[in-house]
Amino acid sequence: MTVTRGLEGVVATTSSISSIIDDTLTYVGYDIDDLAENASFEEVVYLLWHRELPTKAQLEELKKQLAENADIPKEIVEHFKLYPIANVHPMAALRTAVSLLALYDEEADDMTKEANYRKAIRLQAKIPTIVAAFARVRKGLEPVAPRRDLSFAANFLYMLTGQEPDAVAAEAFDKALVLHADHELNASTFTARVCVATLSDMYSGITAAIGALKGPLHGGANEAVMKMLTEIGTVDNVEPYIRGKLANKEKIMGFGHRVYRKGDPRAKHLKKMSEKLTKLVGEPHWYEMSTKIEEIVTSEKALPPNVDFYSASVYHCLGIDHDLFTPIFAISRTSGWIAHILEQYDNNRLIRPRAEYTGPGKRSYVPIDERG
Ligand SMILES: CC(=O)SCCNC(=O)CCNC(=O)[C@H](O)C(C)(C)COP(=O)(O)OP(=O)(O)OC[C@H]1O[C@@H](n2cnc3c(N)ncnc32)[C@H](O)[C@@H]1OP(=O)(O)O
Ligand SMILES: O=C([O-])CC(=O)C(=O)O
Repeated sequence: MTVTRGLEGVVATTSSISSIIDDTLTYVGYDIDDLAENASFEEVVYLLWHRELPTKAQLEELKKQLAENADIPKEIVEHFKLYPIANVHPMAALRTAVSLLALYDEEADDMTKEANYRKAIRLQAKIPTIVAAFARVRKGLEPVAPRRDLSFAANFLYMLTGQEPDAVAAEAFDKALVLHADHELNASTFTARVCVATLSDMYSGITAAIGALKGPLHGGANEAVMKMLTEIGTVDNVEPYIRGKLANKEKIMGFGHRVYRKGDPRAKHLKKMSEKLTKLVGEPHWYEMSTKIEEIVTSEKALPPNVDFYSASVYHCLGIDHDLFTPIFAISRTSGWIAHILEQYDNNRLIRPRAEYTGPGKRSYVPIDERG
């Protein structure tokens, strides 16, 4: 048996959703640079689910469906109040809430194409409402009901704060959502596909994916980056802090990637946004610290920043709590997870690799009284 640790380089499926070739990322053939500059998140959701950009009418219909399905059962909010919410990570709460959501969907186990599409809409629409409600309930605030007249991005910021965001914030957040929407067979998407390839339901697939995204080697890195920036504190402290970590063979969060070699094409967009927003909110040191870290890590380790590095300071400037950074990633990536789940259902085969056994050789059972 040949073991490929971490399945590096293993091609496990075909997919017509997104591709990474020579460090270029495309969604259904459209370069991420093009989409980041021009497309709204709702257009990207349509693109990922239908493999074509929407017409005006198709886009309006999708927006309407998302807006109409954004309310969540009151039991989800009541559930937040049953546990010590102040000590619970929002990704753990989101994972549980999405699982709970399935219990309020009569179509949860209906595997028809039509029901799966309706569930896709419900999940994409309700996940932001869950995240925003959790963020408010833990501060002793009432959830803010979703607004149907706002864009997907603006509505999330509105539900979080109770204030309609200004155009700069709404546009920046929308662009961040576009940049995080899909990424070929990353760990959480693979998890979703493994789960639903048993012909389990969409809620199970998304719940599993949220669990995989939570880890700091994947989506959890954006929160870890902000923790690092906060610990470093000043531009002068970057050099000793980063060199110390590298000398101890510790990883620098937000750097490196399993697939990209020259660099993550999403990072430059977030870097530009970080430069602009940190200046705008009068906290340019986050950007200055980040670029200094980038200089050192690229020169010492030849590791470029990934999508999680500059997104941290971007979200911080939008006034978002640091432990909500990964749930925000989940809000966007739900669109990609759903596209992959639907693609898996359309051409399914159980995903079941092998393991090379390395335990003891064959042994005989020893009765408990005779064991030393
Ligand atoms: C949305 C996303 O998921 S993007 C990724 C988010 N994750 C992070 O930012 C966490 C930090 N980065 C990492 O841990 C890794 O680069 C990963 C998990 C992204 C990719 O991991 P892999 O492809 O398995 O690479 P692996 O962890 O084996 O690293 C290869 C070598 O580069 C080093 N390396 C990789 N990333 C880093 C890093 N961020 N800082 C320092 N060294 C690193 C490793 O220590 C290892 O060195 P060695 O060969 O001397 O032992
Ligand atoms: O593709 C990966 O391994 C991780 C990543 O960048 C993503 O999920 O956006």
